[in-house]
Amino acid sequence: MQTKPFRIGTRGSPLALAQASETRARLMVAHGLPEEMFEIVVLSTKGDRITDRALSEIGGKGLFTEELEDQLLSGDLDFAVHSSKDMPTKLPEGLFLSAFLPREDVRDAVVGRTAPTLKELPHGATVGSSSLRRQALIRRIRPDINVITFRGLVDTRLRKLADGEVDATLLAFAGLKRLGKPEIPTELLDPSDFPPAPAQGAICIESRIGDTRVNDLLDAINDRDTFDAVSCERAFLGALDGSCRTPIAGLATVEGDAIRFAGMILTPDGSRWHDVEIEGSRTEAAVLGARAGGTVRSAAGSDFFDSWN
Ligand SMILES: NCc1[nH]cc(CCC(=O)O)c1CC(=O)O
Repeated sequence: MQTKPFRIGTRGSPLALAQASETRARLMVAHGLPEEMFEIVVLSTKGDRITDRALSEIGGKGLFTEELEDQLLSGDLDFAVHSSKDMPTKLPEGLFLSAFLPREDVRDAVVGRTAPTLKELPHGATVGSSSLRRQALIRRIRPDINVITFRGLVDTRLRKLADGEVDATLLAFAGLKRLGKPEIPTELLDPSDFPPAPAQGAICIESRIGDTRVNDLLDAINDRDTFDAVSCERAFLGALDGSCRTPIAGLATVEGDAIRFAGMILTPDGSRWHDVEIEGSRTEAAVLGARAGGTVRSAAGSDFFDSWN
């Protein structure tokens, strides 16, 4: 019987801490263990330290995970809790995504100051978002809107909004709910015309391949539906090799034994896009996602990607 606490790695942002606490709470219930059996270890990552530039400019994915992964590999941590959306499609050798918690609401939320909805914002309004996908999707619907890069913690963004720097901002509804702010959105965007990022709203746990003591512990809180849906979405992203400069959206939903996936790639100005819908058995979740990626890639042609890379 193990008596040393499990060491849970996380970033220190309020959202990351909420996600680590939720994971610990689920493990305590699933295994009837006391809180002292889980030590939450907070690490600062490059992504946390560099806040004045868009992530795609400073190297994109991996910026929020590197420090945590180094400590997983060295054995200083037993597992790490992440927003799946922030995870690179390729993980360091020896690590894997061992479990997913039940997914939160996948939708993007508008927080509007001068109007509640994207459609009602004044002509030429300014919207803050540093996500290439949100920027492109906003421009697709409202080419007149001026989208500006807007990074930082949720509270920082909401303060900038209140200060009048922008007319509106977009955030993941999942994050707002986890931070105890479900009342903040003025509009929730329908995934059929404003599709979320692959893996949005899903918390994942990363651990060492072959560490059966830890992986058996985590298996008890794994949500199969979320696991399959996010595997499909990440395979779509992987097939497009997410050069971080391409706006990519994708959402899979599981119904019984079936999985349905809808994905989209766009030009950053939102003037052109390609979408795909695919359905199949959930046992093939990753294969379907990769196939959907191949479909939009060939439909778009290489000049679609070359036009801004
Ligand atoms: N890149 C930041 C990030 N990573 C995960 C979330 C939200 C929570 C989630 O999607 O699980 C956010 C903030 C946002 O997009 O508003």
